[in-house]
Amino acid sequence: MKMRNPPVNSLSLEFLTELLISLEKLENDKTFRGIIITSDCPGIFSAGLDLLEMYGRDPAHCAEYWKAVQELWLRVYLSNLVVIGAINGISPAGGCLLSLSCDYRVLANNPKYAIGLNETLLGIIAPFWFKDVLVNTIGHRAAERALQLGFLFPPSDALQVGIVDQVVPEDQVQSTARSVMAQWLAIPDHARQLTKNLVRKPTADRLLQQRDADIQNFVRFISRDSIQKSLHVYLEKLKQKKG
Ligand SMILES: CC/C=C\C/C=C\C/C=C\C=C\CC(=O)SCCNC(=O)CCNC(=O)[C@H](O)C(C)(C)COP(=O)(O)OP(=O)(O)OC[C@H]1O[C@@H](n2cnc3c(N)ncnc32)[C@H](O)[C@@H]1OP(=O)(O)O
Repeated sequence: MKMRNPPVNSLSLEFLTELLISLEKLENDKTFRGIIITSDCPGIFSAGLDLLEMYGRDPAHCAEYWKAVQELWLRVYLSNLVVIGAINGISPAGGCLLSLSCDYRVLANNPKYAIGLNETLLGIIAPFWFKDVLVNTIGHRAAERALQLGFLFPPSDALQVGIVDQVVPEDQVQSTARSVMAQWLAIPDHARQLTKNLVRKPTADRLLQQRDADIQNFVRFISRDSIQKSLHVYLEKLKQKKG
């Protein structure tokens, strides 16, 4: 699955909906046993959640958006398919969550391709289920530092901390992802799927048990004047970077 939402594969409501529909189709087609998620935007896996879906929007829109974010996460995280991330670009925040929700992550070795949950740098906080997935992946202490400081790990650090499973030369990302897929597909589906569910269900259940409350918390938080100001400042910084 090649993500194509130029210029930066931001996860807008429309794009999330497209991804959800595509994933659902693949899940329902029994001829598919695995997917490789990668990007069609040069140098960018995904810029994460679309800030324009959260900035200057009314509460109803923010609630609809957050529901779609939750939905995509649950679908990828709990997918019965083998999901491999072929991460061929930078992957901050929501882009990192998407990567972390894969069963295996292969990152291209380019110092620009940083990955991490950088929410604090935007003046916002990573929701508890983003945090849970990071803690599950790199452990409590590393996650505590990474989350507070908004670390974006370059490939060598990403491998060392375990946020990705493999770092390979850029031209080998897709072929490596395909070899990894072959290894995973050698396992009988039912055994692998039940095991995946056993490991991941408790984390997903934490959100499933409080989805509506999570949406309300998000809407309250994102609608605060101080948070809207932080988003404004961050968006202006992105604009000014262009010069
Ligand atoms: C109580 C608590 C309850 C709940 C929890 C509360 C809150 C949680 C809320 C939110 C969680 C959010 C998670 C996220 O994912 S936030 C998004 C984080 N993403 C980033 O920080 C990345 C920002 N982008 C960049 O750093 C760069 O754009 C880049 C490195 C990805 C690419 O750089 P380039 O130089 O190639 O391109 P640019 O010129 O910077 O960008 C082109 C174009 O795209 C716009 N853009 C970039 N990123 C985003 C984005 N994430 N959303 C929307 N738009 C984006 C950028 O502004 C440019 O637009 P213009 O061409 O200037 O119009």
